Amino acid sequence: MIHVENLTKVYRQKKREAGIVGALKSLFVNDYTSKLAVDGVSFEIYEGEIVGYIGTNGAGKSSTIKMLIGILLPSSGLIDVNGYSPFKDRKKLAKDIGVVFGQRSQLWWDLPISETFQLLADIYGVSKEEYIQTINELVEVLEIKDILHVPVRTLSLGQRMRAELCAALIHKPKILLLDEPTIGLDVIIKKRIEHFIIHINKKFNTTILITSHDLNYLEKLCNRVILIDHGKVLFNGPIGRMKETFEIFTRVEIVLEEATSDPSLYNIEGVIKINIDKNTITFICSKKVNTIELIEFISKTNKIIDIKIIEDSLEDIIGNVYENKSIL
Ligand SMILES: Nc1ncnc2c1ncn2[C@@H]1O[C@H](COP(=O)(O)OP(=O)(O)OP(=O)(O)O)[C@@H](O)[C@H]1O
Repeated sequence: MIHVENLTKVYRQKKREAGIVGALKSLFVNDYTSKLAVDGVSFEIYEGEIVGYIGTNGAGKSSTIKMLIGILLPSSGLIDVNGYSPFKDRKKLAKDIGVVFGQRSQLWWDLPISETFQLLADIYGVSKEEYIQTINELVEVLEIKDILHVPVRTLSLGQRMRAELCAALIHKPKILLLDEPTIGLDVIIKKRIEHFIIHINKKFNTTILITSHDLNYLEKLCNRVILIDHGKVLFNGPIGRMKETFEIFTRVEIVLEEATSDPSLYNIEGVIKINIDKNTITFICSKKVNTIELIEFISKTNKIIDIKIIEDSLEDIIGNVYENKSIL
């Protein structure tokens, strides 16, 4: 459904010195800087898959999405989206693709969302019967009935994001591209959006590519993740395998009723680092450590009053990759 081969994007920007003199100078001097944002990326996405495109800030996710929908011209490489070359066939491809950018809106700010939906249906040439059927279902699953007649500018972020999803799906696209769709949303709305994405995928077999740096969120949603950093693919496969492949550490923070200086705490296999600060012990554990057994071991000789278990974030994982130089 989506085939990407050796895709690169180099941004060129005119060098500009600070101040008005700098701005004037730049009008006459053709001096450019180049930024390699996407660096030889190749991947395949099959029909009906939900794939996570993950990476930290500036990794090259949005640049890839923009090239997939044809609003950004690749510097080199090949893209095929449902048989189309996105930049060349942008208008034809628009019928097959729905897009949501978490940071940008495609809704008309001063119009009630129902009017935006109607306008989009007209643009895409959706028949009246089809529109009524699709909108009724989307409105119900997204729970946006109460806000249909409210202008977009008065909606909360969670309400707006659900409206954005509805707008992206009015023409029943085969492919849905979601660029950071849950940024800034609370846990409840994120959960609702998660259920919605799964529902759409199951019911219509929609192929979904979702960019994010929230690994935990994608874990339940995606069959597969593609991890990019500095524009290059570091991993392509199931999240479970990614966690086995990369060094992922867990931080276990245990608060005891009383301070301890028990020497046996320093000899637990798989504990990479330990820090004891009065009655708080922090363990940095490798995959070898069973955290339940670790907690049981501590509780044999101490009274535990609080426990926190935190797994490495995507930023930490990528940091570990570079530290261990185990780039695949
Ligand atoms: N129009 C542009 N001109 C010059 N550089 C750009 C432009 N757009 C993006 N970049 C640079 O290209 C790199 C990749 O940016 P991109 O937006 O694709 O990353 P991202 O993974 O989507 O990041 P984020 O999660 O922060 O949105 C970054 O270093 C960014 O500064």
